[in-house]
Amino acid sequence: MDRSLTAVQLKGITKRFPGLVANDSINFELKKGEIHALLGENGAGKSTLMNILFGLYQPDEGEIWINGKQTVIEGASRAIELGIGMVHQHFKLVQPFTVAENIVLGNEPVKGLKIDYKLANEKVRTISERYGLKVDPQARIKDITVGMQQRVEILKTLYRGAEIVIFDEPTAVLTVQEIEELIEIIRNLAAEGKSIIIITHKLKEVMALADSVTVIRRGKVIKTVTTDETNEQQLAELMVGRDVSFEVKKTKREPGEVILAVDNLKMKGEQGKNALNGVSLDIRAGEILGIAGVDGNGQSELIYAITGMRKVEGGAVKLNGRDMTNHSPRDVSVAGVGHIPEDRHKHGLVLDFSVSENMILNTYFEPEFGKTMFIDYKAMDTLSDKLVKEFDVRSSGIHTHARALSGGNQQKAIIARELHKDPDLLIAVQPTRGLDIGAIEYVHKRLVQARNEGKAILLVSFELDELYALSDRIAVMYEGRLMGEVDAEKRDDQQLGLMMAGNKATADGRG
Ligand SMILES: Nc1ncnc2c1ncn2[C@@H]1O[C@H](COP(=O)(O)OP(=O)(O)OP(=O)(O)O)[C@@H](O)[C@H]1O
Repeated sequence: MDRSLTAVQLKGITKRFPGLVANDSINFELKKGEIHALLGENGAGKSTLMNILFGLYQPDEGEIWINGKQTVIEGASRAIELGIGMVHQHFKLVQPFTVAENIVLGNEPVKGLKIDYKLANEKVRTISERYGLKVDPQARIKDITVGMQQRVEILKTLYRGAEIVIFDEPTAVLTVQEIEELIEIIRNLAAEGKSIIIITHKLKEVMALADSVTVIRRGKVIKTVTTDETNEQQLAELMVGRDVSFEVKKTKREPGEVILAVDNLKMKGEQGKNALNGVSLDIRAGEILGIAGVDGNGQSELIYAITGMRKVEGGAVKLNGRDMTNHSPRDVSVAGVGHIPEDRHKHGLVLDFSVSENMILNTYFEPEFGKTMFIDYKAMDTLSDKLVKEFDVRSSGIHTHARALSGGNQQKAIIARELHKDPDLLIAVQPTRGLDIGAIEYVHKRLVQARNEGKAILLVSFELDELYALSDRIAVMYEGRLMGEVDAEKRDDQQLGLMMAGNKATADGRG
């Protein structure tokens, strides 16, 4: 393939939203067959730029050139006609439909007046073999893993003839194994001549996968470099505009009283299987217990049980010695539990409320905000102003709807609110998912600070680096059980991996 050809050229793209310039005269070039990473802090304007390229937003100024021709992309269907495909962060698949049905949706092969499903299955099989994207065309979306669903999204773009494929944070939802497979798939696509843009916050992935990188900061292009001539540290600095430390400073300390005591928790899951099969654990004041495990092994249910979001069939949850089993989420919150949830849209924020209103979602009834029947909006705004500054939540203002914040800034808003509550127990589920490295550094620092101030912290994460950096102890969950613990100070990925695959801790471990 001829890398000197240009697939996409964006010239002077500017996009304004009320109160802010999301893209400020951006120049960007994607060569044919190239893998180009788009890097930038939360809210830097990456998704906005890609939404412009995919026809979802119209730029206020600037030109779009595709394959050497100036073009106006009025909508997604025009983008698809031009050979542009986008794999979104939140998939857009029809759950009860099969893989093949989803892929051909809107473009079904027909025989007479009927859809030719046999041909559809064959076509899907041909494309999936060509790019090493293994899927079962007959399987239903609701029955397959997130990684598989993503493959379906990729196949869908290829089926529609995409030559330019945009990936928006594709690895944020994947397990370690799935990430490796995706990297391979993207490499295959590029080798076949497809041109790829990938938005990601993970510098390791950028270095492993991309040919070049464009760094955006506050809506402006800072620099475009090739991965040969840069490294992770430099990329971090270009992104954030200052030195970033990847190391978390944490000193050993003796934990205090037991804050959370969970005993023999049992909870039914879907399809009659037990999601929790008798989980017991303690967390003391001043310690971080990390939970490792492949997604779907009962981590979510454990959190639902502790926070009262779902009832347990057996066992007990005690907080500071007080029984809180099957209490309501509000009771649990008032009793001193902060929660940074796994799904920020479903459980973390009310997207149609303002940033300010979201800051008091679980404290609006406290005297501070509601001395009378009415909420004291002034007190609410004063607090929000303070938290937004402290946690660097970037938006066009505290009265903006939470929906209009970039993913990372939504996450920072939740973390600000939950830490401000000053809880005895803080539950943090994937607290840095979707955050840029500057923000990760900050959140890690705040979690360790909270631990040092004597809070008990339950951390669920799929990032091994994060678990090792923050936890005092790491417990491994598999099929609704704890397989044992490993010492966070003695990093042993192999031991951890074995336990995550269902093996009990060995004599070295403490299980
Ligand atoms: N529809 C909208 N209305 C108002 N403001 C918006 C809208 N969409 C995005 N913004 C703002 O534009 C800025 C850029 O957002 P964008 O989503 O492009 O950032 P990003 O670089 O993709 O961030 P992240 O890494 O957090 O996903 C943000 O400040 C965001 O709040």
